[in-house]
Amino acid sequence: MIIVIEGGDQAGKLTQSILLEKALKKRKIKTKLFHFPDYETPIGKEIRKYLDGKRKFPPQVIHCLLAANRWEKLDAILAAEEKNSVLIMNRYYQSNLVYGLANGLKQKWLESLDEGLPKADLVILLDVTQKESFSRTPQNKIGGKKMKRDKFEKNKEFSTKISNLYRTVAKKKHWKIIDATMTKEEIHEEILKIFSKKLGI
Ligand SMILES: Nc1ncnc2c1ncn2[C@@H]1O[C@H](COP(=O)(O)OP(=O)(O)OP(=O)(O)O)[C@@H](O)[C@H]1O
Ligand SMILES: Cc1cn([C@H]2C[C@H](O)[C@@H](COP(=O)(O)O)O2)c(=O)[nH]c1=O
Repeated sequence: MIIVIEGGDQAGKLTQSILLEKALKKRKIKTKLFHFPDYETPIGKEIRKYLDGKRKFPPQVIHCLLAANRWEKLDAILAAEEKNSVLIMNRYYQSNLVYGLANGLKQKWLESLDEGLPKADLVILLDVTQKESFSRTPQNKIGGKKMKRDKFEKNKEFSTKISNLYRTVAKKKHWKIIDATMTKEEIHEEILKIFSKKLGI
C-alpha cells in the first residue's frame, strides 16, 4: 500500500510522515518512508540548486526534473514494495501536478511525466493556508532548521495559489483532506483513523 502525504509548504508533511512511520512500525507493520524530492540523487542535486536560486530552468524543465527524480528511485521503490507492507511518500507525483498547474502547465502533460510509476492507494492532503504556512519555521528533512525559504516557498501569491489548487484537485481526485491547523497529535490521530478505515481494521 502506498500512502502519500501531500500539502503546501510547512503543512507538516515531514512531521506526519515520521509519526506515521513510527506508529506503523510499533504495530509491527513493515514500513518504508520516501521523501520527494530526493536531494541526494544527481537530479535531486540539480533540483536543490534550482530551489536555492542557483540554477534557472523553464517550468517545463524543472517539472520534468522533479518527475525524473522519482524515476531515479523506481528500483528502490519496487524493492521496498517487495519488502514492506506500507510505503509512505512525503510528497509524490501529486505535488508535481499541483505545483505544475500553478506554474501554468497542462494537467495531461504533467500526469504523463509520472505515468508508469507505482500508483498511490491513499492520498492525504494536509490543508494549510498561506498565512499558517508562513507562520511556521521551515526545517530540513533531517530535522534541522532550513536557512531560508526556497524559490517556490518565498512568494505569498504563489503559496495562496498552491493552497487553493490543492483543495480543488483533492476534491476532484477524492484525496482525504485534513485541516493542518490542528495540533500535530490531532492530525496524527486523524491519519491513523483514515489508514485503519482504508484497511478495514
Ligand atoms: N500541526 C502543526 N501545528 C503547528 N506547527 C506545526 C504542525 N506540524 C508541523 N509544524 C511545524 O511546521 C514546520 C514545518 O513542518 P514540516 O517540516 O513537517 O512541514 P513540511 O510540510 O514537511 O514542510 P516542507 O514543505 O517545507 O517540506 C516545523 O517547524 C514543524 O515543527
Ligand atoms: C516532489 C515535488 C515537489 N515539488 C515542489 C514542492 C516544493 O515547493 C518543492 C520541494 O520542497 P520541500 O521543502 O523539499 O518539500 O518542490 C514539485 O513542484 N513537484 C514535485 O514533484
